[in-house]
Amino acid sequence: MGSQNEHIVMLPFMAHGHLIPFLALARQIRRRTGFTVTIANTPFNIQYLRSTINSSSSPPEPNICLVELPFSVADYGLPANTENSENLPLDLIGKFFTASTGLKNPVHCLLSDIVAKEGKPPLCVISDVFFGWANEVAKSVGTVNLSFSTGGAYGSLAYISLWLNLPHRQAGSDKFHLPGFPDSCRFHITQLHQFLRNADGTDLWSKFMQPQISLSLQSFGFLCNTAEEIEPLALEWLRKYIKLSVWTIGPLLPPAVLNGSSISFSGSSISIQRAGKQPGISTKSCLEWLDLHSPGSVLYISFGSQNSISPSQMMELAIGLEESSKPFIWVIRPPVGFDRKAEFKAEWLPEGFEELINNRKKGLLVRNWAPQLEILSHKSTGAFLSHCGWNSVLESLSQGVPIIGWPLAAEQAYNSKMLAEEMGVSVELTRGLQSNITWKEVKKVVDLVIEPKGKGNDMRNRAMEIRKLMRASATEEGEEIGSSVKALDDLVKTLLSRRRENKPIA
Ligand SMILES: O=c1ccn([C@@H]2O[C@H](COP(=O)(O)OP(=O)(O)O[C@H]3O[C@H](CO)[C@@H](O)[C@H](O)[C@H]3O)[C@@H](O)[C@H]2O)c(=O)[nH]1
Repeated sequence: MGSQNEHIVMLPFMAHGHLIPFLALARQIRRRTGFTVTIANTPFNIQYLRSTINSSSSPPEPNICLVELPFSVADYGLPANTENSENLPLDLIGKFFTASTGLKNPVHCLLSDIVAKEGKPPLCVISDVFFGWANEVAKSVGTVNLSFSTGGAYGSLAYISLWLNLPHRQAGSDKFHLPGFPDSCRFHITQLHQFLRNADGTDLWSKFMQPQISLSLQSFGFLCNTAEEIEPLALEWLRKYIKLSVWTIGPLLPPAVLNGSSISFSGSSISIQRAGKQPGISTKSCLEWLDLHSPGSVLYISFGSQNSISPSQMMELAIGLEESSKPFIWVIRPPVGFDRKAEFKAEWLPEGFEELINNRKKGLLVRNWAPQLEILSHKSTGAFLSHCGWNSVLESLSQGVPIIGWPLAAEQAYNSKMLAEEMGVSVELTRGLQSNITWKEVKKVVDLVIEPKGKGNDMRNRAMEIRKLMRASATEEGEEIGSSVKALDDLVKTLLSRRRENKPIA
């Protein structure tokens, strides 16, 4: 479509949960338009993207340009090897977000170089919703910025509105109304991460979030990793609240995942690898273990790329899993309060736990990182105990796998609320790090959801319906082009006609 020599520059936030959908969008734009796409980021994250592209490109795909921006964590008082939020202790995350504004000047240099070399500015910049500063930089070289939320519509709206309004500060009770949502919808204080709960407009977090989100909302438009069909109401509320054109270009997942061809193991990885780290287990052994179990019987447990639970919660979860009759795969990390990169210690689990589950082929513990997409698309996987990070949500639903929610941070609690209340594909087990979850509750919910009848079955049927909608929205060929593919085509058309109407930059 359109002119082949256009260039789009993309600026993801430095976290796996953001880099992964940005890369998927870059691939989608390349496939659909043939434009040059550049992803710019700090050296560590660019290396990660490079290794991901190299390990998963089968068959090889057209190039995506990767540009390293100069960025030194030491300049911001951050320890070495902390260019990605994954490696940071909780108390440094706020500082890390603030440090990300240091990318503004290097991005300005990059865009100016492109203008000098190509004789025109890039068609647009697509920047993370946390990079509101990108608006001004894009304008300064004569192009527009689109703000990309890697979350869904409901979660993004809740997150944006909470930071901009801090409604819980004025609420007389633990329940409160959130601007942008219907009057009947109430949020609860326990759905707010401690950073947000403590925010009052003067703290480090508010000082970063409020201006960056406000600036993002002055962009040319807003991109959301969702589809019209799966979040129709939330999209209506989002559009009304942010008063920007919203293009729904999701679900951003590998085509093999959406067309079902990933179900059998082909030898090449469809899951994203983690920078500089070996996965905790080979994909092959994981899938062989799943082959031992009957269809829909296995629970998969993972808290995403950067979250973990507390030591006491980890114990209760382990006992609950052992007591439940269902087999499980658990991606296990040091609990909160311990070095994220520490070797796993047996004492974090009940005595003899690992041997017991190994002997009975009852469970598989995977250290740090698992081939999530392959696990979710295996027929034995029956439910996903998840922190409700949006990528995990989309990956699970794209395979018709219902969710047991345990939201921990960011917008995860709003995703969890929407999945349970609006979509009917999930039940929330607990939320946050403070909850006193008991093994009995774990066992009860796991058994309920994996069960092939009753509520578990209803959730599975709903998840299968969502899977169908997601797949339809992403259909790229044939008569019925999906809504998300149409949205991307429409975005490109809009940008090209804006370019034609404007005088070229002298
Ligand atoms: O063992 C693992 C763990 C994770 N993943 C992948 O890593 C990604 C994790 O993304 P997500 O589920 O969204 O979780 P986070 O990494 O926590 O994502 C951050 O970014 C998301 C998108 O903005 C937000 O929804 C979350 O709240 C925020 O924490 C997914 O693609 C997973 O498939 C693996 O492949 N193997």
